[in-house]
Amino acid sequence: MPLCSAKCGKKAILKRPKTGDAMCKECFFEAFENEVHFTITRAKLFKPNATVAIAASGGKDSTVLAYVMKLLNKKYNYKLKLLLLSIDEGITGYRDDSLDTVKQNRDDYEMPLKVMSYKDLYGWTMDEIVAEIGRKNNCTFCGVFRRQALDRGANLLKVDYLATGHNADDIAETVLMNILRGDLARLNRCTSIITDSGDGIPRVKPLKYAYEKEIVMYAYFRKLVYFSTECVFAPNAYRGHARVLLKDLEKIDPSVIMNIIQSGESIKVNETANMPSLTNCMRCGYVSSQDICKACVLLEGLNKGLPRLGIGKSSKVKRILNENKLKNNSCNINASTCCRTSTGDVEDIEDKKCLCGGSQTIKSLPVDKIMSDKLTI
Ligand SMILES: Nc1ncnc2c1ncn2[C@@H]1O[C@H](COP(=O)(O)OP(=O)(O)OP(=O)(O)O)[C@@H](O)[C@H]1O
Repeated sequence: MPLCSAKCGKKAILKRPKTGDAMCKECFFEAFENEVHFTITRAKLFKPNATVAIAASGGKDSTVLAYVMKLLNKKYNYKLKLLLLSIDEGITGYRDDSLDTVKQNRDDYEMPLKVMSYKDLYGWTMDEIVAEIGRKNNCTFCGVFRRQALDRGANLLKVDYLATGHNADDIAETVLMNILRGDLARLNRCTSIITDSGDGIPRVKPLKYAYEKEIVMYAYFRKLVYFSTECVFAPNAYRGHARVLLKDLEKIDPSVIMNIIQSGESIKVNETANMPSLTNCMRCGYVSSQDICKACVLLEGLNKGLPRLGIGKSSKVKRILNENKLKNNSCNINASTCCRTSTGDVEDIEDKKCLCGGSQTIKSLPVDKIMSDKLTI
């Protein structure tokens, strides 16, 4: 190995995947951390004294995010209060094990941890959902519920920001996917480093420009404890294609990842394109591009034995809901179970109309129920 390209005089022990530079371990750490710091300061990601929930899955990205955020917060005196927020999707042999890793992170990094589960929020674990719907489309349920569960957690914790471990590869893959699908609305916002979740708590991505290979390398050389097993259920097939394509292109030239992100950032979507406007779901109050958000529609389908409701086009959903409304003008599921946990967790029990259009009312999960699972440190 040659000498470290940072000219520290030490021998290089690695080649940076992003730049190809030969480096020693310490100079690599410094370069990686400085780049994340630069990303944070250039985008003015956080206001001083803010509280930040780090969405922690126990995987490499969120583990590195928690570690680096703690380090930079101290080094540059960001004055942030950092805590961890984990969603337990209820996947045996996967999330239960990765949550043990998050608990280890909680102890190692001395950050409070809040865990919220699909079972408490929606009445279903992913194991139960897969038993109901099979392995096809289960990622749709998981992704939609997780996005909302993180928003609910951030609200509950009254944080100022929610930081996720999305890295440069994730963002480049998403750009590719949105181009391949012709999804202009998503293409327009998928490269944003700050996104508005509609509830006033911005979602931020401090690792937006960090390459996945560098994150793995950083975790390895820093000896960070993280969980590396793939989800036991079927992977998201479409994203898988984009991922394979990106990895192949990266082998030819690593700069393609940054190039794709920069292209995504520069694309200006034609104003005449059909862009959905964001509103609040009539049912749960969370942000949605439809009157009823995807999480509520999917949950309705599960609770009413129509698990394919919400998979596919929204016009199809409307048609099925209308047919269902005509067939039974009242909901055939009893009030305590019908749509039982799909409403906001910030309100106490409140009567709302069921999506079936019938006279049945639904009850939201009392905030005390969720709050009873206190922050642990
Ligand atoms: N169960 C969860 N609880 C909390 N946050 C999560 C959870 N799953 C995903 N996230 C957040 O969303 C980000 C992107 O999730 P994704 O499923 O793409 O995982 P990933 O790329 O494998 O990341 P990681 O290595 O952190 O698991 C994660 O880095 C994390 O911040």
